[in-house]
Amino acid sequence: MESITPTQRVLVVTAVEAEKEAVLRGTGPLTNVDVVVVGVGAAAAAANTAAALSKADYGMVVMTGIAGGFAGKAEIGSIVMASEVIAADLGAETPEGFVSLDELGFGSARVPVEVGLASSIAQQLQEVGLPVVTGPVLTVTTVTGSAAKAEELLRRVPGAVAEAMEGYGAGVAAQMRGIPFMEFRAISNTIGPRDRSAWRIGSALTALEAASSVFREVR
Ligand SMILES: O=C(O)c1cccc(C(=O)CC[C@H]2O[C@@H](n3cnc4c(=O)[nH]cnc43)[C@H](O)[C@@H]2O)c1
Repeated sequence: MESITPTQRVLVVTAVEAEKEAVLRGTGPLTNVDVVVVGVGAAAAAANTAAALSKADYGMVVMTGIAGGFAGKAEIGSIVMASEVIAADLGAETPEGFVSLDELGFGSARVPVEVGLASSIAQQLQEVGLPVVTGPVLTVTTVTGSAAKAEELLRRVPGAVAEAMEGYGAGVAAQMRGIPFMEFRAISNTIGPRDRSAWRIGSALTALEAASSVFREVR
């Protein structure tokens, strides 16, 4: 099984304090894991993850928190494990449609994840009874609020399972230091027509807490 060596510290980043608290309830006290709030949005996540990485010698960065799940792919209360993290709105609109940063030739809107460790952790979560879906997790600047936009995102990234707002930023900060990265999220809402009253943040934070117990196994 993939693992992190005992000398490696793990940096876990969340967007907001409530997510950090859920993670800490799940992990219990650990000496080799730091959980840091990096803010909402990819820019804050990138800057604050980079700052945290400058303070200690980390062997892994894990982005986590809540997310929107694509209908029929990731249900509320389930866990999504990123197979890849993609900044889905980083590019240019053209009369012919969206052109990604990669296609424009200005770098990459995709951050690879530590696939072996991600699949090993997904398997552990399934073994303790948590519903886990693995696939591309999108990073967006704007929370999707219509069925049309959700469909458009799925056309850009077929197979995407969820969207959130920070993964790409944290991932780029890790990548720039050559540190392995992964993202997992607990689903709080279904992506589509905006209905804030349908968000189940409490259920997602409970799932996030349960999933975070996996860090007890991180050695
Ligand atoms: O309701 C709003 O207007 C609103 C606008 C921006 C942010 C929020 C949040 O509650 C923070 C979202 C927070 O959680 C992640 N998240 C959860 N669900 C989604 C989603 O469907 N699409 C994008 N991000 C989502 C995100 O990573 C933020 O950190 C509310």
